[in-house]
Amino acid sequence: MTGPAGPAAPTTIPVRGAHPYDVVVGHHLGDRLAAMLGEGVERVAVICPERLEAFVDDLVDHLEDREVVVLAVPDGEEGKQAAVAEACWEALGEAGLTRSDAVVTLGGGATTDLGGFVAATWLRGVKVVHVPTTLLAMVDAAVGGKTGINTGAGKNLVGAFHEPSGVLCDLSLLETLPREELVSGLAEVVKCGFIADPEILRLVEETDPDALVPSSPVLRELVERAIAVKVEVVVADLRETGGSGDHPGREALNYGHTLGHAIERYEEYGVRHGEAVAVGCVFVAELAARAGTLPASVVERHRSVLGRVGLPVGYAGAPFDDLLAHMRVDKKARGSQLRFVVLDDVARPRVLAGPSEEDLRAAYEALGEQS
Ligand SMILES: NC(=O)c1ccc[n+]([C@@H]2O[C@H](COP(=O)([O-])OP(=O)(O)OC[C@H]3O[C@@H](n4cnc5c(N)ncnc54)[C@H](O)[C@@H]3O)[C@@H](O)[C@H]2O)c1
Ligand SMILES: O=C(O)C(=O)C[C@@H](O)[C@H](O)[C@H](O)COP(=O)(O)O
Ligand SMILES: [Zn+2]
Repeated sequence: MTGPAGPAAPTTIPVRGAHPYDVVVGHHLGDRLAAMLGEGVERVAVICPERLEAFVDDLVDHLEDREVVVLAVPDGEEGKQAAVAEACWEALGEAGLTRSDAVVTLGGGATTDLGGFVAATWLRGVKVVHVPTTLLAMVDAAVGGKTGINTGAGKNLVGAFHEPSGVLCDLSLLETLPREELVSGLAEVVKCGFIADPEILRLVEETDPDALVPSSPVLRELVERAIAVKVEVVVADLRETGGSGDHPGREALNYGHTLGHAIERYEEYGVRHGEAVAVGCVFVAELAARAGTLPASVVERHRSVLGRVGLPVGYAGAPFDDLLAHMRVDKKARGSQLRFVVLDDVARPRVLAGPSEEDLRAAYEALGEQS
Protein backbone atom coordinates (compact mmCIF):
# COMPACT_ATOMS: atom_id res chain seq x y z
CA MET A 1 0.00 0.00 0.00
CA THR A 2 1.23 3.49 -0.71
CA GLY A 3 0.50 6.51 1.48
CA PRO A 4 -0.54 9.96 0.25
CA ALA A 5 1.87 11.30 -2.33
CA GLY A 6 4.34 13.89 -0.99
CA PRO A 7 5.25 17.02 -2.90
CA ALA A 8 6.62 16.39 -6.38
CA ALA A 9 10.40 16.47 -6.88
CA PRO A 10 11.92 19.90 -7.49
CA THR A 11 11.63 21.39 -10.95
CA THR A 12 14.64 23.15 -12.47
CA ILE A 13 13.96 25.97 -14.90
CA PRO A 14 17.22 26.90 -16.63
CA VAL A 15 17.80 30.52 -17.61
CA ARG A 16 19.99 30.20 -20.67
CA GLY A 17 21.24 33.75 -21.06
CA ALA A 18 24.78 35.13 -21.19
CA HIS A 19 25.20 34.13 -17.51
CA PRO A 20 23.18 30.92 -17.20
CA TYR A 21 21.61 30.00 -13.86
CA ASP A 22 18.82 27.83 -12.53
CA VAL A 23 15.52 28.65 -10.90
CA VAL A 24 14.54 25.69 -8.74
CA VAL A 25 10.92 25.26 -7.61
CA GLY A 26 9.92 22.75 -4.95
CA HIS A 27 9.59 22.17 -1.22
CA HIS A 28 12.32 22.28 1.47
CA LEU A 29 15.14 23.31 -0.85
CA GLY A 30 17.59 24.72 1.70
CA ASP A 31 20.09 21.93 1.09
CA ARG A 32 20.58 23.23 -2.47
CA LEU A 33 21.89 26.61 -1.37
CA ALA A 34 25.55 25.66 -0.98
CA ALA A 35 25.71 24.15 -4.47
CA MET A 36 24.04 27.23 -5.93
CA LEU A 37 26.67 29.46 -4.33
CA GLY A 38 29.39 27.37 -5.94
CA GLU A 39 33.06 26.94 -5.12
CA GLY A 40 35.31 29.50 -3.47
CA VAL A 41 32.71 31.44 -1.48
CA GLU A 42 34.15 31.91 2.01
CA ARG A 43 31.83 34.66 3.27
CA VAL A 44 28.11 35.07 2.77
CA ALA A 45 26.06 38.17 3.59
CA VAL A 46 22.41 37.27 4.13
CA ILE A 47 20.17 40.29 3.49
CA CYS A 48 16.80 39.80 5.15
CA PRO A 49 14.08 41.91 6.77
CA GLU A 50 14.13 41.74 10.56
CA ARG A 51 10.63 40.28 10.70
CA LEU A 52 11.77 37.22 8.68
CA GLU A 53 14.84 36.49 10.79
CA ALA A 54 13.13 33.29 11.99
CA PHE A 55 13.93 31.81 8.56
CA VAL A 56 17.62 32.69 8.77
CA ASP A 57 18.86 29.97 11.14
CA ASP A 58 17.60 27.22 8.91
CA LEU A 59 19.28 28.79 5.91
CA VAL A 60 22.55 29.38 7.73
CA ASP A 61 22.66 25.68 8.69
CA HIS A 62 22.97 24.97 4.97
CA LEU A 63 25.90 27.32 4.53
CA GLU A 64 28.19 24.79 6.23
CA ASP A 65 31.56 26.24 7.23
CA ARG A 66 31.21 29.59 5.46
CA GLU A 67 31.45 32.78 7.50
CA VAL A 68 27.96 34.30 7.63
CA VAL A 69 26.95 37.88 8.38
CA VAL A 70 23.24 38.70 8.60
CA LEU A 71 22.19 42.18 7.45
CA ALA A 72 18.75 42.94 8.92
CA VAL A 73 17.01 45.52 6.73
CA PRO A 74 13.69 47.35 7.01
CA ASP A 75 10.70 45.46 5.69
CA GLY A 76 9.03 46.05 2.31
CA GLU A 77 9.42 49.37 0.48
CA GLU A 78 11.03 50.91 3.61
CA GLY A 79 14.04 48.83 2.67
CA LYS A 80 14.21 50.04 -0.95
CA GLN A 81 15.98 53.27 -0.05
CA ALA A 82 19.43 54.67 -0.77
CA ALA A 83 20.14 55.01 2.96
CA VAL A 84 19.46 51.31 3.49
CA ALA A 85 21.67 50.33 0.54
CA GLU A 86 24.40 52.53 2.00
CA ALA A 87 24.10 50.85 5.41
CA CYS A 88 24.45 47.48 3.65
CA TRP A 89 27.60 48.64 1.81
CA GLU A 90 29.11 49.72 5.13
CA ALA A 91 28.26 46.35 6.70
CA LEU A 92 29.78 44.48 3.74
CA GLY A 93 32.95 46.54 4.17
CA GLU A 94 33.11 45.65 7.86
CA ALA A 95 32.56 41.98 7.03
CA GLY A 96 35.34 42.09 4.43
CA LEU A 97 33.16 40.70 1.66
CA THR A 98 35.40 40.18 -1.37
CA ARG A 99 34.72 39.50 -5.03
CA SER A 100 34.88 35.75 -4.45
CA ASP A 101 32.20 35.98 -1.73
CA ALA A 102 28.41 36.23 -2.10
CA VAL A 103 25.18 37.87 -1.06
CA VAL A 104 22.07 35.80 -0.33
CA THR A 105 18.74 37.58 -0.21
CA LEU A 106 15.93 36.09 1.86
CA GLY A 107 12.56 37.81 1.65
CA GLY A 108 9.92 39.26 -0.61
CA GLY A 109 10.45 41.24 -3.79
CA ALA A 110 11.39 44.40 -1.93
CA THR A 111 14.27 42.53 -0.30
CA THR A 112 15.43 40.76 -3.46
CA ASP A 113 15.35 44.15 -5.26
CA LEU A 114 17.37 45.86 -2.51
CA GLY A 115 19.74 42.95 -1.92
CA GLY A 116 20.20 42.42 -5.65
CA PHE A 117 21.07 46.11 -6.01
CA VAL A 118 23.58 45.93 -3.15
CA ALA A 119 25.17 42.87 -4.78
CA ALA A 120 25.21 44.62 -8.17
CA THR A 121 27.01 47.65 -6.78
CA TRP A 122 29.32 46.25 -4.08
CA LEU A 123 32.81 46.01 -5.61
CA ARG A 124 30.95 46.66 -8.94
CA GLY A 125 29.18 43.35 -8.64
CA VAL A 126 29.37 40.21 -6.54
CA LYS A 127 27.52 36.92 -6.76
CA VAL A 128 23.93 36.85 -5.47
CA VAL A 129 21.54 33.98 -4.84
CA HIS A 130 17.90 34.83 -4.17
CA VAL A 131 15.73 32.87 -1.76
CA PRO A 132 12.33 34.50 -2.29
CA THR A 133 9.76 34.07 0.47
CA THR A 134 6.67 35.58 -1.20
CA LEU A 135 4.76 34.27 -4.18
CA LEU A 136 5.41 37.55 -5.98
CA ALA A 137 9.16 37.32 -5.51
CA MET A 138 9.21 33.67 -6.64
CA VAL A 139 7.33 34.24 -9.88
CA ASP A 140 8.79 37.62 -10.71
CA ALA A 141 11.15 39.74 -8.59
CA ALA A 142 13.86 37.15 -7.93
CA VAL A 143 14.11 36.10 -11.56
CA GLY A 144 15.57 38.10 -14.42
CA GLY A 145 18.16 40.36 -12.82
CA LYS A 146 16.25 43.64 -12.41
CA THR A 147 17.30 45.18 -9.09
CA GLY A 148 16.57 48.58 -7.65
CA ILE A 149 15.48 51.08 -5.06
CA ASN A 150 12.98 53.93 -5.01
CA THR A 151 13.66 57.68 -4.93
CA GLY A 152 11.45 60.58 -3.89
CA ALA A 153 10.29 60.92 -7.49
CA GLY A 154 9.12 57.36 -7.86
CA LYS A 155 9.45 53.64 -7.87
CA ASN A 156 12.58 51.72 -8.93
CA LEU A 157 14.20 54.81 -10.40
CA VAL A 158 17.71 53.71 -9.41
CA GLY A 159 18.94 50.23 -10.13
CA ALA A 160 20.99 47.84 -12.18
CA PHE A 161 20.60 44.69 -14.20
CA HIS A 162 22.45 42.03 -12.22
CA GLU A 163 21.54 38.42 -12.75
CA PRO A 164 21.57 36.02 -9.81
CA SER A 165 23.66 32.85 -9.74
CA GLY A 166 20.55 30.95 -8.77
CA VAL A 167 17.03 31.26 -7.37
CA LEU A 168 15.53 28.87 -4.82
CA CYS A 169 11.72 28.97 -4.85
CA ASP A 170 10.90 26.94 -1.76
CA LEU A 171 7.10 26.80 -1.72
CA SER A 172 7.14 25.63 1.90
CA LEU A 173 8.27 29.14 2.90
CA LEU A 174 4.87 30.42 1.74
CA GLU A 175 3.11 28.60 4.62
CA THR A 176 3.44 31.68 6.85
CA LEU A 177 2.68 34.23 4.12
CA PRO A 178 -0.51 36.22 4.84
CA ARG A 179 -3.29 35.45 2.34
CA GLU A 180 -3.39 39.02 0.98
CA GLU A 181 0.33 38.79 0.12
CA LEU A 182 -0.24 35.54 -1.76
CA VAL A 183 -3.13 37.17 -3.62
CA SER A 184 -0.86 40.11 -4.46
CA GLY A 185 1.59 37.67 -6.06
CA LEU A 186 -1.20 36.20 -8.15
CA ALA A 187 -1.45 39.55 -9.97
CA GLU A 188 1.96 38.96 -11.59
CA VAL A 189 0.93 35.37 -12.38
CA VAL A 190 -2.27 36.55 -14.10
CA LYS A 191 -0.23 39.25 -15.90
CA CYS A 192 1.90 36.46 -17.40
CA GLY A 193 -1.33 34.75 -18.47
CA PHE A 194 -2.51 37.83 -20.35
CA ILE A 195 0.79 38.67 -22.01
CA ALA A 196 1.94 35.17 -22.95
CA ASP A 197 0.30 32.04 -21.51
CA PRO A 198 -3.51 31.69 -21.72
CA GLU A 199 -3.30 28.34 -19.89
CA ILE A 200 -2.56 30.37 -16.74
CA LEU A 201 -5.88 32.18 -17.19
CA ARG A 202 -7.73 28.90 -17.73
CA LEU A 203 -6.21 27.39 -14.58
CA VAL A 204 -7.19 30.42 -12.50
CA GLU A 205 -10.69 30.45 -13.96
CA GLU A 206 -11.22 26.75 -13.23
CA THR A 207 -9.71 26.56 -9.74
CA ASP A 208 -11.39 27.48 -6.48
CA PRO A 209 -9.23 30.46 -5.41
CA ASP A 210 -9.28 29.23 -1.79
CA ALA A 211 -7.56 26.06 -2.99
CA LEU A 212 -4.53 28.07 -4.14
CA VAL A 213 -2.44 27.28 -1.06
CA PRO A 214 1.32 26.60 -0.85
CA SER A 215 0.88 22.80 -1.04
CA SER A 216 -1.48 22.95 -4.05
CA PRO A 217 -0.24 21.35 -7.27
CA VAL A 218 -2.21 23.97 -9.22
CA LEU A 219 -0.43 26.80 -7.44
CA ARG A 220 2.85 25.09 -8.24
CA GLU A 221 1.91 24.79 -11.90
CA LEU A 222 0.99 28.49 -11.92
CA VAL A 223 4.35 29.34 -10.35
CA GLU A 224 6.27 27.29 -12.88
CA ARG A 225 4.30 28.67 -15.82
CA ALA A 226 4.77 32.29 -14.71
CA ILE A 227 8.51 31.75 -14.21
CA ALA A 228 8.71 30.13 -17.66
CA VAL A 229 7.06 33.21 -19.21
CA LYS A 230 9.48 35.53 -17.43
CA VAL A 231 12.51 33.43 -18.31
CA GLU A 232 11.65 33.28 -22.00
CA VAL A 233 11.25 37.07 -22.12
CA VAL A 234 14.42 37.96 -20.19
CA VAL A 235 16.60 35.53 -22.09
CA ALA A 236 15.53 37.28 -25.30
CA ASP A 237 15.88 40.86 -23.97
CA LEU A 238 17.62 41.06 -20.60
CA ARG A 239 18.29 44.81 -20.70
CA GLU A 240 14.89 45.82 -22.06
CA THR A 241 16.33 47.19 -25.28
CA GLY A 242 13.45 45.88 -27.38
CA GLY A 243 11.83 42.84 -28.89
CA SER A 244 11.58 41.70 -32.44
CA GLY A 245 8.76 42.67 -34.78
CA ASP A 246 5.77 43.97 -32.84
CA HIS A 247 6.72 42.20 -29.62
CA PRO A 248 7.75 44.70 -26.92
CA GLY A 249 10.51 42.43 -25.60
CA ARG A 250 11.09 42.75 -21.84
CA GLU A 251 8.74 45.72 -21.64
CA ALA A 252 5.92 43.17 -21.98
CA LEU A 253 6.59 42.21 -18.33
CA ASN A 254 5.71 45.79 -17.45
CA TYR A 255 2.07 45.17 -18.43
CA GLY A 256 -0.10 47.07 -15.93
CA HIS A 257 2.89 48.73 -14.26
CA THR A 258 2.73 52.27 -15.71
CA LEU A 259 -0.39 53.17 -13.75
CA GLY A 260 0.42 50.55 -11.08
CA HIS A 261 3.68 52.22 -10.06
CA ALA A 262 2.00 55.65 -10.16
CA ILE A 263 -0.68 54.42 -7.74
CA GLU A 264 1.97 52.93 -5.43
CA ARG A 265 3.84 56.22 -5.41
CA TYR A 266 0.67 58.29 -4.92
CA GLU A 267 -0.40 56.03 -2.03
CA GLU A 268 3.11 56.31 -0.53
CA TYR A 269 3.49 52.53 -0.88
CA GLY A 270 0.46 51.86 1.31
CA VAL A 271 -0.90 49.61 -1.40
CA ARG A 272 0.67 46.25 -2.33
CA HIS A 273 2.57 46.05 -5.62
CA GLY A 274 0.36 43.24 -6.96
CA GLU A 275 -2.81 45.12 -6.07
CA ALA A 276 -1.62 48.22 -7.92
CA VAL A 277 -0.55 46.13 -10.90
CA ALA A 278 -3.99 44.46 -11.01
CA VAL A 279 -5.65 47.87 -11.28
CA GLY A 280 -3.02 48.90 -13.83
CA CYS A 281 -3.82 45.86 -15.98
CA VAL A 282 -7.53 46.74 -16.07
CA PHE A 283 -6.53 50.32 -16.95
CA VAL A 284 -4.41 49.30 -19.96
CA ALA A 285 -7.11 46.87 -21.07
CA GLU A 286 -9.60 49.77 -21.06
CA LEU A 287 -7.04 51.91 -22.87
CA ALA A 288 -6.47 49.25 -25.53
CA ALA A 289 -10.21 48.94 -26.06
CA ARG A 290 -10.35 52.70 -26.78
CA ALA A 291 -7.05 53.38 -28.52
CA GLY A 292 -6.48 49.95 -30.03
CA THR A 293 -8.28 46.82 -31.02
CA LEU A 294 -8.77 44.87 -27.80
CA PRO A 295 -12.24 43.26 -27.75
CA ALA A 296 -14.54 44.23 -24.85
CA SER A 297 -14.73 40.54 -23.87
CA VAL A 298 -11.00 40.51 -23.08
CA VAL A 299 -11.35 43.71 -21.02
CA GLU A 300 -14.09 41.97 -19.04
CA ARG A 301 -11.89 38.89 -18.68
CA HIS A 302 -9.30 41.08 -16.93
CA ARG A 303 -11.91 42.06 -14.35
CA SER A 304 -13.22 38.55 -13.90
CA VAL A 305 -9.87 36.73 -13.55
CA LEU A 306 -8.23 39.33 -11.31
CA GLY A 307 -11.42 39.84 -9.27
CA ARG A 308 -11.89 36.07 -8.87
CA VAL A 309 -8.70 35.73 -6.83
CA GLY A 310 -9.52 38.77 -4.69
CA LEU A 311 -7.52 41.47 -6.46
CA PRO A 312 -8.86 45.02 -6.88
CA VAL A 313 -10.13 45.85 -10.38
CA GLY A 314 -11.21 49.44 -9.74
CA TYR A 315 -9.64 52.56 -8.29
CA ALA A 316 -10.69 56.16 -7.86
CA GLY A 317 -8.36 57.13 -5.05
CA ALA A 318 -6.31 59.81 -6.81
CA PRO A 319 -6.89 62.76 -9.11
CA PHE A 320 -5.90 61.63 -12.61
CA ASP A 321 -3.50 64.58 -13.03
CA ASP A 322 -1.45 63.41 -10.03
CA LEU A 323 -1.16 59.92 -11.49
CA LEU A 324 -0.28 61.35 -14.90
CA ALA A 325 2.60 63.29 -13.31
CA HIS A 326 3.87 60.10 -11.65
CA MET A 327 3.54 58.15 -14.92
CA ARG A 328 5.88 60.60 -16.63
CA VAL A 329 8.88 59.13 -14.76
CA ASP A 330 8.03 55.60 -15.92
CA LYS A 331 11.09 54.06 -17.56
CA LYS A 332 9.16 53.28 -20.74
CA ALA A 333 8.52 56.99 -21.35
CA ARG A 334 10.61 58.66 -24.04
CA GLY A 335 10.88 62.42 -23.58
CA SER A 336 7.36 63.76 -23.12
CA GLN A 337 5.80 60.70 -24.76
CA LEU A 338 4.20 58.10 -22.50
CA ARG A 339 4.38 54.50 -23.68
CA PHE A 340 2.17 51.68 -22.45
CA VAL A 341 2.21 47.93 -22.96
CA VAL A 342 -1.23 46.97 -24.30
CA LEU A 343 -2.74 43.85 -25.81
CA ASP A 344 -4.26 43.34 -29.23
CA ASP A 345 -5.56 40.06 -27.81
CA VAL A 346 -4.57 37.58 -25.12
CA ALA A 347 -0.86 36.74 -25.59
CA ARG A 348 -0.44 39.52 -28.19
CA PRO A 349 1.32 42.40 -26.39
CA ARG A 350 2.58 45.52 -28.13
CA VAL A 351 3.60 49.05 -27.21
CA LEU A 352 1.11 51.89 -27.51
CA ALA A 353 3.10 55.14 -27.76
CA GLY A 354 1.56 58.52 -27.03
CA PRO A 355 -2.13 57.74 -26.50
CA SER A 356 -4.36 60.83 -26.33
CA GLU A 357 -5.03 62.37 -22.93
CA GLU A 358 -8.72 61.91 -23.68
CA ASP A 359 -8.28 58.12 -23.99
CA LEU A 360 -6.13 58.01 -20.87
CA ARG A 361 -8.72 59.93 -18.85
CA ALA A 362 -11.57 57.80 -20.17
CA ALA A 363 -9.72 54.59 -19.29
CA TYR A 364 -9.06 55.93 -15.78
CA GLU A 365 -12.68 56.96 -15.33
CA ALA A 366 -13.74 53.44 -16.28
CA LEU A 367 -11.79 52.19 -13.24
CA GLY A 368 -13.84 54.42 -10.96
CA GLU A 369 -17.13 53.19 -12.41
CA GLN A 370 -16.27 49.64 -11.32
CA SER A 371 -14.71 50.24 -7.87
N1 LIG B 1 12.88 43.06 -9.88
C1 LIG B 1 11.77 42.66 -10.44
O1 LIG B 1 11.77 42.11 -11.54
C2 LIG B 1 10.48 42.80 -9.69
C3 LIG B 1 9.36 42.13 -10.14
C4 LIG B 1 8.18 42.29 -9.44
C5 LIG B 1 8.13 43.06 -8.28
N2 LIG B 1 9.27 43.67 -7.87
C6 LIG B 1 9.25 44.44 -6.61
O2 LIG B 1 8.91 43.53 -5.56
C7 LIG B 1 8.29 44.27 -4.50
C8 LIG B 1 7.04 43.55 -4.06
O3 LIG B 1 7.40 42.28 -3.59
P1 LIG B 1 6.50 41.52 -2.51
O4 LIG B 1 5.10 41.54 -2.93
O5 LIG B 1 7.16 40.25 -2.24
O6 LIG B 1 6.56 42.51 -1.27
P2 LIG B 1 7.50 42.60 0.04
O7 LIG B 1 8.87 42.22 -0.22
O8 LIG B 1 7.24 43.95 0.59
O9 LIG B 1 6.85 41.50 1.00
C9 LIG B 1 5.51 41.65 1.41
C10 LIG B 1 5.35 41.36 2.91
O10 LIG B 1 5.39 39.96 3.12
C11 LIG B 1 6.23 39.67 4.23
N3 LIG B 1 6.74 38.33 4.02
C12 LIG B 1 7.61 37.94 3.06
N4 LIG B 1 7.75 36.61 3.08
C13 LIG B 1 6.99 36.15 4.08
C14 LIG B 1 6.71 34.85 4.58
N5 LIG B 1 7.19 33.75 4.00
N6 LIG B 1 5.89 34.74 5.65
C15 LIG B 1 5.33 35.84 6.21
N7 LIG B 1 5.53 37.09 5.75
C16 LIG B 1 6.35 37.24 4.69
C17 LIG B 1 7.27 40.75 4.17
O11 LIG B 1 7.93 40.86 5.41
C18 LIG B 1 6.44 41.95 3.78
O12 LIG B 1 5.85 42.54 4.91
C19 LIG B 1 8.04 45.64 -5.03
O13 LIG B 1 8.99 46.52 -4.52
C20 LIG B 1 8.21 45.50 -6.53
O14 LIG B 1 8.62 46.69 -7.13
C21 LIG B 1 10.43 43.56 -8.54
O1 LIG C 1 11.09 42.10 -14.97
C1 LIG C 1 10.57 43.04 -15.57
O2 LIG C 1 11.07 43.54 -16.57
C2 LIG C 1 9.31 43.63 -15.07
O3 LIG C 1 8.87 44.65 -15.57
C3 LIG C 1 8.61 42.91 -13.97
C4 LIG C 1 7.73 43.77 -13.11
O4 LIG C 1 6.74 42.91 -12.57
C5 LIG C 1 8.47 44.40 -11.93
O5 LIG C 1 7.56 45.01 -11.08
C6 LIG C 1 9.62 45.32 -12.25
O6 LIG C 1 10.32 45.65 -11.08
C7 LIG C 1 9.18 46.61 -12.87
O7 LIG C 1 10.29 47.16 -13.46
P1 LIG C 1 10.48 48.70 -13.77
O8 LIG C 1 11.55 48.68 -14.81
O9 LIG C 1 9.20 49.26 -14.28
O10 LIG C 1 10.92 49.34 -12.52
ZN1 LIG D 1 5.71 43.91 -10.98
